[in-house]
Amino acid sequence: MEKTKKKKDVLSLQEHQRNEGVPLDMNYIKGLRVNKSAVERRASTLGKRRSVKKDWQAAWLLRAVTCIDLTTLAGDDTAGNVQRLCAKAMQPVRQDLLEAMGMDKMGITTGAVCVYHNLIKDAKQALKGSNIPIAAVSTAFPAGLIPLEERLKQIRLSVGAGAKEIDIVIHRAQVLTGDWEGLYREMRLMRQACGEAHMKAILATGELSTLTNVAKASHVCMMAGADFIKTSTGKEKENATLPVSLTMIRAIRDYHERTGYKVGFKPAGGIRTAKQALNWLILIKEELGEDWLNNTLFRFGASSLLGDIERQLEHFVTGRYSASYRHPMA
Ligand SMILES: O=C[C@H](O)COP(=O)(O)O
Repeated sequence: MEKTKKKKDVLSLQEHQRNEGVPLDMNYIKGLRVNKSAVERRASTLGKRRSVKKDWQAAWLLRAVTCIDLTTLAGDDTAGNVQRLCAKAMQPVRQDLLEAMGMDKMGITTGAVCVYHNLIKDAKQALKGSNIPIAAVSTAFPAGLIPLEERLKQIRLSVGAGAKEIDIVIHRAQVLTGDWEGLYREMRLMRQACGEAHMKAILATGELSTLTNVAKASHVCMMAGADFIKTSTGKEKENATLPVSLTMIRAIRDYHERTGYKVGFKPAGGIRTAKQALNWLILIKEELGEDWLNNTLFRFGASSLLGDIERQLEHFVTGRYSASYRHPMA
């Protein structure tokens, strides 16, 4: 590997101005349409037209590692499995593999850990001494069906407990009934409740019915000041897909052209293999460009992706694959 250049690529974080939001532009929202078959056609070319080979692949996979929100969102989460998850976030790739790639001094960690509110304190304890932010799912994740005041209170509690990023869920009904003013109003209040913490708006795209709805919801959330837009909770029947991601990425691009603000993107749910991760990185590079290829503007929400990436890196270094149980997450 050409060490110097690759090292810079993996860890170059871009500073950018936080999205402050803009007034809701209903004419713009009403005029949005997505051509489903064109989007599906474009998405289907990914992974076929272009592939990333050998040491470039290893560099891209290391970059993917730095963009993972290492997640555990299970009903049986305990302090113990969150502690193990945090240990993995701090040392996501085996030391001997990093040494073999000349990357052992780069301080590679995941982008964040993502947990339920109740486990923030355990994550905070376990991550002491690292700069890894804690992302908390607040607002009655995953359905969000509690009164607004309660959701705002949850956000404030999570921020107070030490979460630097808050993954909120939108009310799908507001999208399905075209209540864009209602969605905008709630999102602005949630953004205020986040304060300095970054807000990631989960659209739960598998429940939004059409790509046009996905585009409209993306724009409304960005107009209201979302720092990131995120595809899914991981609990819907349909999670992150490439057509949905392409729709959201193009919304991010259009919003940037209209306002100058760069909003981040987080595909989440069902992303389990290194090959899938590469497809998403290619999509980002081709549609948004290098500025988005770092963890200030791109994250994978994933519970088991890291295990497969580490396995592929082991293959890159040793020429052998090990069993997936040798790369546990937590
Ligand atoms: O936000 C993250 C998702 O809940 C993770 O989903 P996953 O378990 O399918 O990777």
